Amino acid sequence: MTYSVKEMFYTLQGEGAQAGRAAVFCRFAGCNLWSGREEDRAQATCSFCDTDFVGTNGQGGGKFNTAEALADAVAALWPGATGGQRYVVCTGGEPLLQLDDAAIEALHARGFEVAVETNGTQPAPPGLDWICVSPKADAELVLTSGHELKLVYPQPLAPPERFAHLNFQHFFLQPMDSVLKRQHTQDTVAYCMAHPQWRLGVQMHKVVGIE
Ligand SMILES: C[S@@+](CC[C@H](N)C(=O)[O-])C[C@H]1O[C@@H](n2cnc3c(N)ncnc32)[C@H](O)[C@@H]1O
Ligand SMILES: Nc1nc2[nH]cc(C(=O)O)c2c(=O)[nH]1
Ligand code: SF4
Ligand SMILES: [Mg+2]
Repeated sequence: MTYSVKEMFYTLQGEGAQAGRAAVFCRFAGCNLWSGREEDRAQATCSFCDTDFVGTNGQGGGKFNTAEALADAVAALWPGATGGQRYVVCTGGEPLLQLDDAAIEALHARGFEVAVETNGTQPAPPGLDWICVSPKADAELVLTSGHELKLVYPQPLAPPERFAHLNFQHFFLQPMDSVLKRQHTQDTVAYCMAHPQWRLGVQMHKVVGIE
């Protein structure tokens, strides 16, 4: 299996229940809900994406012909002799279009806990250590359990009530980043105060200015 990766970098997880934790990010190229081209955005199933996931030309990106080569590239980004649990966040694009048993096994063999950020339209392979599902209004949700559900808010056709009963340990609402971010943030705060099952999730990396 050849893995297509847009970029790979070492940073802090900026979102959700693991926010603040050191992590290698592995951003797989491609998504099933948007081509990634601006001219297709308005017609896309997911139209608010804040990420460039097209191609393999980002820092640390490329085509990796084996799971071992992919995992070696991830491991090379972890700092040496530091203590702490190695952690890799597989994102994209949609990582579950590519992340398979062999890649998870190779990452585990190098001492990594393996997390995924997914839109929930694909089943998850077994063995993942952390599953974050972020449902999209116009896409069928097939992954209905995991560690955290992180809903971008507001999506008028995907109100939080649609997901509140699902089998997750954490429920986050993440304000939609757009020209209306300030309003979306205020609305998210109000929703969380009225519905304490949900927590506000601020995209910390954008606040502190890291990748
Ligand atoms: C770029 S996506 C990649 C992973 C996967 N395709 C997904 O949608 O979960 C990573 C995270 O960013 C969130 N996200 C994307 N665009 C956003 C935006 N404009 N504002 C806030 N969060 C956004 C997604 O919902 C997801 O939780
Ligand atoms: N620091 C940082 N944290 C993140 N959490 C989820 C991200 C993503 O794009 O999937 C992301 C990202 O791009 N950067
Ligand atoms: S599903 Fe994820 S990667 Fe795909 S367009 Fe939406 S936010 Fe971006
Ligand atoms: Mg991001």
